[in-house]
Amino acid sequence: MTSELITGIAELTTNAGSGPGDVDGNRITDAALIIEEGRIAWLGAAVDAPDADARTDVGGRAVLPGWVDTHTHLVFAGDRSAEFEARMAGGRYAAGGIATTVAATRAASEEQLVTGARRLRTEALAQGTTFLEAKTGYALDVEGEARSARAAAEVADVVTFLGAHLVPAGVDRRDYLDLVTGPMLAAVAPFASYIDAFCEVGAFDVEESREVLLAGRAAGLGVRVHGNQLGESGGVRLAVELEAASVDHCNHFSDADVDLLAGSSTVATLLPACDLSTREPFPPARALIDAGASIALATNCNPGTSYTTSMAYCVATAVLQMRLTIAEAVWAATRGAAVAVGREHGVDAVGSLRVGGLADLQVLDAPSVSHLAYRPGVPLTVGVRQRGERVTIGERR
Ligand SMILES: N=CN[C@@H](CCC(=O)O)C(=O)O
Ligand SMILES: [Zn+2]
Repeated sequence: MTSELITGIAELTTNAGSGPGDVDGNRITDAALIIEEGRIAWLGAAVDAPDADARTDVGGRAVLPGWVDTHTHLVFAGDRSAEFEARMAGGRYAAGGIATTVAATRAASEEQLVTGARRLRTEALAQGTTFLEAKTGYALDVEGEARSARAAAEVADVVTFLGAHLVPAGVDRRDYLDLVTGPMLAAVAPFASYIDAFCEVGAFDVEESREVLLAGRAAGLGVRVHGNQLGESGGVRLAVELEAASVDHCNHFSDADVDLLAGSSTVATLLPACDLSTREPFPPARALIDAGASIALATNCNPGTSYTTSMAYCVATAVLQMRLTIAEAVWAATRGAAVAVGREHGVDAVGSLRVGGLADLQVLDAPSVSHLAYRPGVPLTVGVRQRGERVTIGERR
């Protein structure tokens, strides 16, 4: 058993405290930590550090938990840059664009889907994302969704079944709902932990979404919802009613929706990169936090609305545009996100650094996490450890 002492940590963000405002519980300055067998064996003030078999000096940099990205659609084929270009010239995003990706995904082999998803997973990992969720939802037939779920399970830590993404062209709505809640669910469930539905005009209404989500729950899956992205779709209310783990997007909100979420166990997962790419209004993040709701930040990496794997970009945008504090944004992208996938506590908890916990962490080429928003767009993550294993060289560039 080899132990490694990491020294030279100017600021260690553990996010092991009681909330983003718990500075003393979340942060140690002039810190050190010891990794052993993929886990944190010790952490604390550098002056108190015990000896270890090996030593790595990160040279006065900040260390924080790896990002926890709880909303991606990594399994797809094709490109939607023309649609993006048209949108930037004044068009509006609509759910129907999904059909373009469905056609390309159906035409791809499973190997091609795995290769594409792995490329994005690798890209995300190199930028500090040590835990990632991925959804199906771009095949929309039984064999294709099962293929997508297998591909997602190859590259992601958690898989979500999103058969209810769009009713495919030429298929009767009722027939499709029967397929999603019957044979498609049966084929995908062995690879998935969650079910999701796109509850939106142009996709599925509240009744249809409820039917799909309840079928998933009966099959043993947790519930997630794409809600209130393009209008007040009722997705937030449905998510709270079903005690969903998370309702994602949340761009169009009433005050009642804020109160509902604040009084629930459902996490509001905000997707700032998607909001910029679709030019939807940002969610009322401050109002949600001030009302006591739990929030998470995620990339929503997909070819239609948010083609980025950068959690750092989401954190910077959440601070600069959505008025989160640095501590709130970093928390929402790590420990807050862990809540949204049921991984906040326990031996395999993610999103925080604690003795005995997983050594999933990143090193910034900066003395503090405030640089994530202070120096937006700069690739600050120079070192990543996943389960203690070195992903990139982070020490002294
Ligand atoms: N909104 C629904 N699904 C994806 C986008 C799908 C697409 O346009 O390809 C999203 O989360 O934004
Ligand atoms: Zn999505």
